[in-house]
Amino acid sequence: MKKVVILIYGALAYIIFLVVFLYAIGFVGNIIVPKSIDSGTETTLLSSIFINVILLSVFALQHSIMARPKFKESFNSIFSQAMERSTYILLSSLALILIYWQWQPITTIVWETENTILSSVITGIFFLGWLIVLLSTFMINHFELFGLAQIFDNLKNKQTANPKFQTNYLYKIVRHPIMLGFIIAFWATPTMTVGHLLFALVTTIYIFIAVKYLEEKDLRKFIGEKYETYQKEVPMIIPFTKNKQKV
Ligand SMILES: C[S@@+](CC[C@H](N)C(=O)[O-])C[C@H]1O[C@@H](n2cnc3c(N)ncnc32)[C@H](O)[C@@H]1O
Repeated sequence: MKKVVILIYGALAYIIFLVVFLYAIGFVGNIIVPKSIDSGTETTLLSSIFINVILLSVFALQHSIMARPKFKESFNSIFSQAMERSTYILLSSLALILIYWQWQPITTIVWETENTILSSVITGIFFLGWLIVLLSTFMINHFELFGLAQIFDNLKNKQTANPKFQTNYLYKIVRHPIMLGFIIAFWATPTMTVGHLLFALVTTIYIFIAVKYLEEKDLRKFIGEKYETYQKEVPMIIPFTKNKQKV
């Protein structure tokens, strides 16, 4: 019975996450969704910046704290380990919903292209960024990353194996293609407003800090020398910034 409840919990968390993830494309790209990064009533500049930075910090804190091995250990000592990743994506989704809901638009334009071809190319790059994110999750293990493998293995009384250390496909070009995809999607816009720029800047700074000082620290600890070699040979986020050698 408990395993079925965990299965339903994980499946629901995954569905919510998928919807929230799709909404993110509309939110950042100002397409289809009712509330996007540049829509809504504008208030004063300072209070908008303050609220938006707080919203992004809530997401960053939730993400960073819950991804730490120590937090996972504590979680697993209280709840079923099979629920850990589902809980992570569920709370990430809630933090994102809070951003969508409370985001304060600042619509002063920083850059804008009136050339329709250039605008289409930039929009194409925006979608390419999201595609890179999605494809990269499959290159690690999409189903483990989003908790589905854990809830199904739990049903079969099996322990889910950690994803294999991936150095192929996009992971041959950069060590963090998912983050590269997000950065591309956040910056590639034909019309950049001050609000969108704030979003892109804060998230990019957060990504670099989280990857360098948190995620890679854990990866070096768990994978060891192989990860250190990988770090020497493959650039972190910006492609082609290292001399290419075989890993
Ligand atoms: C949301 S994913 C982001 C992965 C990576 N930072 C990226 O941008 O593509 C985070 C999980 O991926 C795992 N991970 C990071 N690099 C990996 C690799 N090269 N192979 C397998 N797992 C990896 C981390 O241990 C972490 O559990």
